[in-house]
Order: sequence, then C-alpha cells, then structure tokens
Amino acid sequence: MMALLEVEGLVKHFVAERSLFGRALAHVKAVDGVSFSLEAGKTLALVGESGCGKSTVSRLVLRLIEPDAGTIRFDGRDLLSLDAGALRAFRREAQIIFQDPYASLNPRMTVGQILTEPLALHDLVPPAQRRERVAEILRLVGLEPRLERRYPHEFSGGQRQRIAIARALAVEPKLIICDEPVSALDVSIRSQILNLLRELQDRLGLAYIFVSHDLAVVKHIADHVAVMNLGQIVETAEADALFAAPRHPYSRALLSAIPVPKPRAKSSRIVLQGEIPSALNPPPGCRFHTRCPYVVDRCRSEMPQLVSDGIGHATACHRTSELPSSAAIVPMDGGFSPVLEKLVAAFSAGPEAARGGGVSPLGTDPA
Ligand SMILES: Nc1ncnc2c1ncn2[C@@H]1O[C@H](COP(=O)(O)OP(=O)(O)OP(=O)(O)O)[C@@H](O)[C@H]1O
Repeated sequence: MMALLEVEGLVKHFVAERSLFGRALAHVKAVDGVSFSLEAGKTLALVGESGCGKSTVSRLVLRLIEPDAGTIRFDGRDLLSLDAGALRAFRREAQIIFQDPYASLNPRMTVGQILTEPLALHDLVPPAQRRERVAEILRLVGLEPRLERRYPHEFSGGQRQRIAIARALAVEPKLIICDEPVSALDVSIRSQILNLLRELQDRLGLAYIFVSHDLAVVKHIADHVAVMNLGQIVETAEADALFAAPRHPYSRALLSAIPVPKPRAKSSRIVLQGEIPSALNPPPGCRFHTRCPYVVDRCRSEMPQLVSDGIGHATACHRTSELPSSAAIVPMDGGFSPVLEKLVAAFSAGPEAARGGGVSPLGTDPA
C-alpha cells in the first residue's frame, strides 16, 4: 500500500546566535536527517524528551516552516513543490490539534461560529447546509448540537479538546497531527479523548502523527513509534515490537522510566548517568554516547545509521546486535540518581508527579 506521508532525509537547523553583522555563529540542529512514512488510517507516535525536535518535524510536515534539506511526499505529491492552489488544498488535508485547546480556540466566537469558519473558508458546504453540518460534526465528537451557541470558556478542558478535534474534522482531513493532545487534561479524561481519537480514526480512516513525551499514552494509541533524540530518529518499529523489546539503549531507558500502574509491581529503571547534551552542540558520533551505559570508542566518533532488521524494526546503534535482550536488563544502580529523576519527570505527568513516584499517566479509569 502506498504511504500517505513519506518523509526522507529531513533537515532543519535554526540559527541560535548571530554576530553583530548578522553572520550565523551557532546553529540548533533541531531536525537532522529524519525519515519515516505513515499509511492512511494509521498512527505514528513521535516520542522523545523535550527539545528533541518533535514539534519542528510537525511544523515541517504541515509546511509551516521550510526544511533546509529533504523531501516530503503527501498522497503521492511532492509537498515542497506545490503551487499556491495545491498548497491551499493541502492545508485542508492536514490539520493539527494542540495540547491546550483553549489557546487555539477564539474566545469571542461561539462553537457554531468556530466550526462554520473552516467550512466557509474552504467552501466545503453550501451556506444553507452549514448549520446541519456543524450539528453532524458535534455529534461525531460526542457533543450535543445545541451546544453550538456556547463559547469555549463555558466548557471543561476535555470538552474543549473535543471542540478542537471537531474543528480539525470540519475540513475532512486525511492527516491530523496530535501535538500532546491529552497532556493538559485531567487523568480521568485522558482515556476518553484517546478513545474518541481511535474511534474517529476507524470511522474516517484518518492518519495521526501523535507527538508525545508520555509513553504510557503512546502505548495506548500508536501503531508505529519513532523514538527521537537530539534531532534524529534512533529507533523505529511497530508499537508492539518496540514496547515488548526496545533495542536502542535510549529507548530502553525511556521505556524503563514508564511508571508502573500497580504500586507493588517491580520495574527495573535504567539509570542514565552523564551529561545531557543539547541540539545546539550535539556531541560527535552517536548523540547518545555521553549518557549511554554501553558506550565504546566507536560510538564517540562514528554516527550510527538507522538500520532495519528487514522486518520493520530499525535501530541506530553500533552495538544493537551485541546488547543483551532488553528483558534481561537490570538497573545500573539501585537508587534514583538526579539524572533519572529528570528523565522520569520528562516522561510522566510532570515534575511534581515524578517526584511523588508511582505515577500512572492514564490513571486507573477503565478505557
Ligand atoms: N524558531 C526557532 N529558533 C531557534 N531554535 C529553535 C526554534 N524552534 C525550535 N528550536 C530549537 O530546536 C530544538 C528542537 O525543538 P522542538 O520544539 O522541535 O522540540 P520538541 O521535541 O518538540 O520539544 P518540546 O516537547 O519541548 O516542544 C530545541 O533545541 C529548540 O530550542
């Protein structure tokens, strides 16, 4: 089957510092050679710590910013060479929803107006039928049509995210980028919104790029996962395969930091020692080598390529084949180092929750 989205060798560097005369002095290598593909009706999760380049990839895919290099094909077309008319059509086919729906919904517009606007803008439905279409879309996201007269502030966080989803759906997209869509919601509401997204995907054949730092959420929704570190994908696989047996030492550490829902269940968290490098000045060789428990000399000088095992599981690590299976991994030390605390904080509900330990980002409510 042809992929809906094919991204090849994507690069985006930002100028971080300029001289007095405007010459670039330093670059942030926000996205540095990223390739992936996504089929219609499927979900690809982009995961990684804050600053690894997830949002930049999203903005590139939506053509909100231009890449320095690489290609993006959407539905068989080269996205980077679309003329104005074709770009306008693409703007309808790819939508985004954000972590904070309140910030993206105009507070002075009623829900009805918010949903009518895209219909009118893209001239999708004749004026006389717009009201009925708005009612239909509201039902689709589990809201009653009579709520169209209300304003965003009259809704709860979960309902507002439903409105944001409704607005994205109004233009009948093929792809929705979900940028941390449940991170700001109460734990009890998260699974409802995730279930809604899944249901809509099944009914409408939508593809999702699901951007998240929260692996417990990703496990719930992704078909494929791409783990990013400092602007690069270090491992990509089907979600089941990746969660069952992560291969890259970075993925192993991230997965071991997923909080275990049962209070007494045993988990072997991998403690990462060493300096956390930044995309501003990534280390040579493997960008994870300063924190990797398995580092050897080669890792410090030679950048590993993403190599597939032939059945869809690709890893960028010189030592993939030598490492013990991830099931056999034991913690590097018994305690909680400050570095681990930071990692857990980045990958769970937030610093407060991480400090308390035993966090369950999805809560215990039945999904
Ligand atoms: N417009 C910009 N100018 C300069 N640097 C930028 C710009 N946008 C992003 N960056 C830098 O690029 C890197 C990647 O940022 P990006 O927002 O894509 O990461 P992220 O993984 O989405 O992180 P987060 O989860 O915190 O949003 C970061 O170091 C960031 O500071």
